[in-house]
Amino acid sequence: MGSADILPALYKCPAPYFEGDSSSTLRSSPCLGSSAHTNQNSPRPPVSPTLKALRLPWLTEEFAVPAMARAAGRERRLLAIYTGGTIGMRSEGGVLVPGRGLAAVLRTLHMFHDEEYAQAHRLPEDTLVLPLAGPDQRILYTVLECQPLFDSSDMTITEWVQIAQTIERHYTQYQGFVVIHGTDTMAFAASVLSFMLENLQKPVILTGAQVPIHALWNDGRENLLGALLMAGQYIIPEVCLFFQNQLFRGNRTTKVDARRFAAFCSPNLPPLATVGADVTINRELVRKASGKDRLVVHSSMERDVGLLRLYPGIPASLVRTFLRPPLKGVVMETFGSGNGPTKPDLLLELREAAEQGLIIVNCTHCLQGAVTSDYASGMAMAGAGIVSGFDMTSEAALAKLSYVLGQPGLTLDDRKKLLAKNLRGEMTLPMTDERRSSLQDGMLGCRVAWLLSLNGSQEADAMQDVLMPSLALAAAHAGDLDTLQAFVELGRDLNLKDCSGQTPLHAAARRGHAAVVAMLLQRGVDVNARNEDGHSPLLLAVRGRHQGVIGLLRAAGACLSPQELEDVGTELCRLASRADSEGLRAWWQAGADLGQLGYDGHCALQVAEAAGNADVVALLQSFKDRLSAQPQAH
Ligand SMILES: NC(=O)C[C@H](N)C(=O)O
Repeated sequence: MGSADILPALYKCPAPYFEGDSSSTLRSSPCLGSSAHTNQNSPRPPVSPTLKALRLPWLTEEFAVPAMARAAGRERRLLAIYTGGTIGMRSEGGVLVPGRGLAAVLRTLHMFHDEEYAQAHRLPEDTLVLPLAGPDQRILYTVLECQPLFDSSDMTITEWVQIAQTIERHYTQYQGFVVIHGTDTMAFAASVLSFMLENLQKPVILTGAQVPIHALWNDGRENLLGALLMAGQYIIPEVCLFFQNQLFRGNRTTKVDARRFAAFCSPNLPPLATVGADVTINRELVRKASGKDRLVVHSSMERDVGLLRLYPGIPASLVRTFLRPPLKGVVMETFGSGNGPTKPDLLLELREAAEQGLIIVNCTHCLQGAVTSDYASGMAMAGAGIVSGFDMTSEAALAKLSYVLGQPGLTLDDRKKLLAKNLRGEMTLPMTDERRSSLQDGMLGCRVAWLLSLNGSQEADAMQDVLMPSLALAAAHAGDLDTLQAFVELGRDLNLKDCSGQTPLHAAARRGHAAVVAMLLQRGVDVNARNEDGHSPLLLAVRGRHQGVIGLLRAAGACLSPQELEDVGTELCRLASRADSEGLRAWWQAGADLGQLGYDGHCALQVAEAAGNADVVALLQSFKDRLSAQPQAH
């Protein structure tokens, strides 16, 4: 049983969600400022009247986008588009309904707004500002509240097109966008937006909550704050989804839990970033912005697309009915690695539909894995003119289908080719024989050998200096022991660093390549090297829960720095609340003090006890006992 099941008292939100009927007060207050925060002596600039003309029919007048805030210092400006969802809901007649006035609620929460700064810098009244997030950086944001607000179950392509167009309209004014959305269809929304927004150079991060932000114990605050911080502090040119401390590529996500705070997962791609005591960015996964192309918004999305889940014995007649016009494309959820019944009547229906121009995309209904051509049942379906969706989620496949079918002037063949391409990082294409053999021949090793063979000229030396660190890191990241060995044989120092201060040891530790870590340590690399974020290989191994690697690093004298241990108490409490024994064990193994207190003065053991996580309590207790029995051992 997980933490959400056994923590009703903590996780349930007390009713009513709002104190009093705040919605009506907020609605009548276009400037959002509550009297407590309004400084009568120093009136703040009003919302720019000229900008009210920019709003969509779907957006309320009082939340129309303001003029750019006028303030000193280094500032990042974000637009938060609030579409509804549980995060702002309130209880009405015993059920949750979308709630207005989210900006006004945020204004009252110190973590979301620094009124002193806003007044001192005379920010417009509809501009909120986060407390100082880093040295000398402020994140200013404006909440654009949609009208009406939706439970996301009612969201459709029409609303998502409006969101994309709103982003386009304000694209140059803001450095990033946060879309506050209900969780039920958030994975669909993120997928659709990823295809609609081409050449994105700025982050667009969707977030929401399982419990309203007004509740005492909720996930809305952490999620929204995380999304704002990620969008404000990092250049991530993708449509992402931020939930429970993880930043995912939006079109890789799916909602997997109706109640737990960890509601989303990205089954076939690791998170782009994970937020704990520090932020770990998986840089190699983040897509690169093209740099010169302008944002293109594809608003013409095909609505006549569908999703059909096969099940054992599904009648051919039912499939025929489903595939009838006006349907133009269907995502078919098949068994295992893309298999389906091979009944001739069923295959005939699929073949006929495909011949008549219906596009069928084959996606597995399994959470993880991809469609392959391993089975006869799979091949039979492919023979019926079906396009493989490889490891795409059904949400991404449906969105892609809608996008591809919405593109004007393409032939059926063009559309199928487009579907087979990886357009927005939504799928992992299988290795072609060509790619596979070049990798098997040690592509990386060949490059290194070639590079090292260039010698003599100044130019060659300069090129080696620039490329060597990246190649060594790539080899360590891939666990390519042979290539690293080649470096050693040629007398190269493996203590080199790339432009972000990463060493090969960082790369190998992060990926859990114990053999590479052992080899690097034998070569005497710096076990406590820090990258530019101040992170050591040990911290990266802890985050990845690579116990073998942690053991090797510790044996070689690695230890976590005070900076790395700064917020460890909070991180440990979080792990304890999620019953994450592996995570706790990794910190213990790395030498962290598991008795450290979290931000609210509790330690992990207390959190586990409150949560009733017996296994975690026993684990933490055993660590405590071991520590008191052998104080020197740890
Ligand atoms: N947690 C949520 O946001 C669920 C809600 N029904 C929605 O999707 O709007």
